[in-house]
Amino acid sequence: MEFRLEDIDPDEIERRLAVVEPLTDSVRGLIDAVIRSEVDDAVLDRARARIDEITAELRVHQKPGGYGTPFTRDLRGMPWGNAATGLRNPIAPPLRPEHGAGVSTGSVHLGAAYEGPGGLVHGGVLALLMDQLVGECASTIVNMPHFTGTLTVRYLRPTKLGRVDLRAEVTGTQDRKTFVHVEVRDREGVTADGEAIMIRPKDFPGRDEVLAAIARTP
Ligand SMILES: CCCCC/C=C\C/C=C\C/C=C\C/C=C\CCCC(=O)SCCNC(=O)CCNC(=O)[C@H](O)C(C)(C)COP(=O)(O)OP(=O)(O)OC[C@H]1O[C@@H](n2cnc3c(N)ncnc32)[C@H](O)[C@@H]1OP(=O)(O)O
Repeated sequence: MEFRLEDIDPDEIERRLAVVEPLTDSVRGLIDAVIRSEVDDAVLDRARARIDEITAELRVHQKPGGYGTPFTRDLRGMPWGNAATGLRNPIAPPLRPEHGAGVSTGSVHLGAAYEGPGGLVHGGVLALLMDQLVGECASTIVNMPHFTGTLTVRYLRPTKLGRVDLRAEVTGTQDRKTFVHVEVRDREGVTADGEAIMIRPKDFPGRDEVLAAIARTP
């Protein structure tokens, strides 16, 4: 994990999101349409050609590697490429976690793009969402990013596609370790739970630079 300062104010964040969130939503719609479409092959071929054209247009100017997690001076993180929460990532459902005192929650709608067994959510997708939520839960209580050391998941019964709710709760801390319990529910109740050992790494590349830049803020 690397810290990078992106010196923008809340208005600029909102301006950027107002452009990219609708784009990301449109691509989510496209993904769903590609999976479920029953149109003729000729229509699919035409769609591919048009999509390739748009992709080429977007690739004219790109970041190298991933999107990363830039931070503003007030330590607002912008992990917009994140696989679970990324506001620019059409693969992310997206999960939008909310944080209370040692408790984090989030709800998502999981459609055809997240299917494992027919009509059911892929177990790896549930693990992804749990991993993200336990990560944010541990990180927000001490206001310092934590990595997942161990995440043990129990799949108790199949999870139906549709609305899924998650809840994570810190159960203890010990030095750099934070222990988190997490539960997943579909519309019929709890379908999976997990225990995570989250670890605050000793060091983060770039952290000192970000904190120094923040300290210089007038
Ligand atoms: C500028 C300031 C900004 C502030 C920002 C504030 C808030 C941010 C808020 C939220 C957003 C931030 C982050 C959350 C977002 C997303 C979460 C996604 C979650 C993930 O997707 S994250 C990717 C998957 N994750 C990895 O990629 C980890 C790879 N791995 C490593 O990076 C190392 O492996 C590490 C760091 C885990 C440990 O390294 P280390 O060197 O620190 O460990 P060390 O040996 O010192 O052990 C210390 C104690 O942890 C125990 N221990 C060690 N390893 C363990 C393990 N695996 N399981 C259980 N316990 C373990 C030892 O047994 C010992 O315990 P004891 O002290 O009791 O003996």
